[in-house]
Amino acid sequence: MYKIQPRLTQHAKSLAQFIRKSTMSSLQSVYVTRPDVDVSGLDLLRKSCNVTTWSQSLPVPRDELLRQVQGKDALYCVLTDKIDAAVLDAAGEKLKCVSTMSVGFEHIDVQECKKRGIRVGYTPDVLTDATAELTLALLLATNRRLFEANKQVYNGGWKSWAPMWMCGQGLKNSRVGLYGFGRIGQEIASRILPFKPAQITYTTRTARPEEAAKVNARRVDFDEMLCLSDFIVICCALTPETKEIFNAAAFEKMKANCIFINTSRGGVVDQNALYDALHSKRILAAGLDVTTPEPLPLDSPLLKLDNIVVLPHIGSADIETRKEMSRITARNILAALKGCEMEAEVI
Ligand SMILES: O=C(O)[C@H](O)CO
Repeated sequence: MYKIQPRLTQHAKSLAQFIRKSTMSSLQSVYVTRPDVDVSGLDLLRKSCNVTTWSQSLPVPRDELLRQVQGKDALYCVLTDKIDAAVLDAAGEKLKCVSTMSVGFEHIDVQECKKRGIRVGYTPDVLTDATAELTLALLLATNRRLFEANKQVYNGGWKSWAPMWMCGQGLKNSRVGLYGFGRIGQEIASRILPFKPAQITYTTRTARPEEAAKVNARRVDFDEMLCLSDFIVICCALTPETKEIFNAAAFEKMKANCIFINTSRGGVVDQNALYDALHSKRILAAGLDVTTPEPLPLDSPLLKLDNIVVLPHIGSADIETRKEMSRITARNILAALKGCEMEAEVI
């Protein structure tokens, strides 16, 4: 018995070693395209996967992505990464999941993923409040000319209080048109309501009467929204149908006092047409959190205008929101690798 014991111990040791080795070799591998996604998400992945990340806080160069994705089981990406057939080819047959830390997924060729049985995760809902809040902040900064006024404090333009100086256009008694009435659109509407607009309208493919009743909103067609709104707020997804839907013809129909706010995607707007509409004072002002391209080049004519506020795509940039987006992206990957239901899957 005493002689056997050491042999058993030896056996147990090698068995443990074997298990450890085989577990390690079967660890699935994930490539993360940014090193600075919140660590709570990365830690979730590191518990059961081999995780490698791009090293810089800038988009991973295309050739590096194509190299790093090879042989990976999952890809954790963000909206600046174009995930197309070439990336999927480079990844090879092991790739089971692409998970984006964003609600928008137009940077991913979903059809191509589906064709190959690769599941696609995203992060809806979690960023709805943050994005609605930022939309209101941008709207108020634009209609009350906050940045223009703030500059005057520093450049000596503030000579005295003056009766009509730096006046903007209030939301009260105005007509607000929302283009898109999904989760974010509805939250924007509920935040606009306390400012006492005369009417909130929305333009969508789906009627959504119950959601509309909650914020006293009325569904109108695209033309009515364009022709009658004092504020137009874009909160739709970028799809082939919405691409550059706000073009010269659309701006031509808007009221001269119209304020145009976009926190969805730059691609829904023909930016040259927007420039012309602002420059010629065809419309009053615009507030953009999204542009084409991003970042907007410093020599963009838009940046020379006084009647525009441009933000650097910070709709969901609220600390807790971004942390939870990181965790959801990770949990989507873990679920897909286990073959379980994902928290949010593009289907
Ligand atoms: O699509 C998204 O998630 C936003 O644009 C950035 O968070």
